[in-house]
This record gives sequence, C-alpha cells and structure tokens, in this order.
Amino acid sequence: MLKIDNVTKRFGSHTAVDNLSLTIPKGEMFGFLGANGAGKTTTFRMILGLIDLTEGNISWNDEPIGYDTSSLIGYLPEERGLYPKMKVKEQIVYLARLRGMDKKEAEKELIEWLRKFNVPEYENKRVEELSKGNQQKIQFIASVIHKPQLLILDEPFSGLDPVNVELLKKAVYELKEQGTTIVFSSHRMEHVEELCESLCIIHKGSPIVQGRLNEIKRDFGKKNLMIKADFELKELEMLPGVIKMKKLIGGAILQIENENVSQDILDFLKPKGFIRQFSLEEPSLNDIFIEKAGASYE
Ligand SMILES: Nc1ncnc2c1ncn2[C@@H]1O[C@H](COP(=O)(O)OP(=O)(O)OP(=O)(O)O)[C@@H](O)[C@H]1O
Repeated sequence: MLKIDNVTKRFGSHTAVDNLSLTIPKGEMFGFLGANGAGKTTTFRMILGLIDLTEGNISWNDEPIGYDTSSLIGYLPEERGLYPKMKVKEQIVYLARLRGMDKKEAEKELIEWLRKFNVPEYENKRVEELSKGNQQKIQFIASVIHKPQLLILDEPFSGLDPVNVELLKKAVYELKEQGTTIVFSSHRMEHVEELCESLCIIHKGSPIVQGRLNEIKRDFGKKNLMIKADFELKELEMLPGVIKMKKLIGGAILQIENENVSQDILDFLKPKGFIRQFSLEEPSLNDIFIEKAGASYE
C-alpha cells in the first residue's frame, strides 16, 4: 500500500503540492490527474525520493520509501531519458543491474519484452536509430524490467500511435493482474476511464475529486443525453434542467441536471417528428474533469 500523508512541497514561496493525502491499495491501478502544472510530476518525484518533501510523509507498506528503495519502484518519467548512442540491450541491462538484477536474468526479460512489443530486432540497435514511439516502448521496458512492486507512469501513452497505445495498455493491464500497484498520470481521460478503478484529480496541488470512478460519476449527478432526430433541436437549449448543449451533425448532446429531466425532454420532442436516437448516458470523466478542474481538454 502506498500512503501519501499530508504532503506539501514548496518551491520558494510557490506551493506545488498542498497537504495531499492519498492511500493506494496494493494491486490497484490508480489515475492521478490534473491540469498542466497541478503538481503531478512533483508528487511522483517525491515518491521516488528525487526531491525532498517540505512537509508530510510517504510510505510503502508502512516503511519509508524513496531513493534507497528504488528497486521496489519502476518509473516512466514524462521527459524520456535514454542514452541515444547506447544499444538497447546494453542500456536496459545496465539500468536493470542498477536495480539489483542479474545480467543473465535482465537479458532474458528484455528478449521477452521485445517480443511482446513486436520488436525483437531492436535488441542490438542504438536508441537514436528508433522512432520516438519505439524509444518510448524501450523506456517502458526500462521501468518494468526489474519487476517493481510499485510502478509510476507519467503520461505513458503520449506520442504513441493507436496500435502501440493498445500494446502498452495490454502490458500495463497484465502487470496489474500480476499484482503490481500502478499509479499513472494522463491527460487522456478515456485511457483513465478504461484502466483505473480509482483516481484523484488535483488542482493547484490539492485534491478536488478523489475516489472510485463509478462513485465519482454517480456523485457528479449530471447526465448526458444523446439525441438524434430529423428536425431542429435548437429549442432544447432553453428547457429547464438543460445545463448545456453541444450540437452534432443530425443531433445534439445535452448535459442535464438529473435523469428526470430526460423524461420532460422526451415529452417535448415526441410531437415534433421522428427521433432516431435518445439515450441517457453517464457523464464522461472528461466532463467531470472540465467542470472540476476548469480546464479545457477538448
Ligand atoms: N524545480 C522546480 N522549481 C520551481 N518550481 C517548480 C519546480 N518543479 C515544479 N515546479 C512548479 O510546481 C508546479 C507543479 O509542477 P508539476 O511539474 O508537478 O506539474 P504537473 O501536474 O506534472 O504538470 P504537467 O501536466 O504540465 O506535466 C508548477 O507550477 C511548476 O512550475
């Protein structure tokens, strides 16, 4: 279990993380979200012991965690940092040995991972010869090769094409199934919705939404109503209970105050013509994020 207890980090007079408390159970996949500059990377660096805490405490299974316990942790930093001139094998084995792994075991694991990522031929290539997305796969391997108990992934899917996103998601999911505790940040809400059971949204260093995804959605209350019809829907914007409306080709998506409003809208629409689609949907994490963190993630 990862426990972040009343943690604050100040850089001079600027508070980057403000009295943050989080408990992440073993084996959980946890989404750590926030707008640019919210304090995510700073929190990750404190967990890793790369920077000191101003106040508070961070522990793993009730023991202090940090630089000395780095073999427990795997970290994929947001700014990728492999040595461009070094060959993939030399580099991964070197990094694995720094985390206490034996050379033979590291080589065996590397071959396995390269095969899983459909790039067995990269073993003896220099990093600079690989595309950016493929370098990222190698950096991911560097963060997991030593089988960490806690894996921290800062924007793991950025810069990857859709096929590689799926490949990486599958790998992350398998690690979770094997019992790895995974904390990841992403600006792509659909990835978080797909992978995480629990999450926290931080804003200016403090949590503003925290808990299990399904409960967060339920507590948000508002719903989305998807309508497709063969007539103009403009008037809906003015109906009571409609918070906002986004026009689509041949339809609209409405945010409504609660599900009862949908019945009134249906009654209003029925006499007007043919309705092709009328469906009540859960709010997306994107909707919740935009409202709570006040940032545009379109
Ligand atoms: N070494 C530093 N010195 C001074 N200020 C810093 C330092 N590192 C981070 N900050 C500040 O702390 C705040 C939080 O930054 P952080 O990098 O943790 O944000 P983030 O949530 O990871 O953002 P992003 O999504 O853009 O990566 C920002 O205001 C940033 O400018």
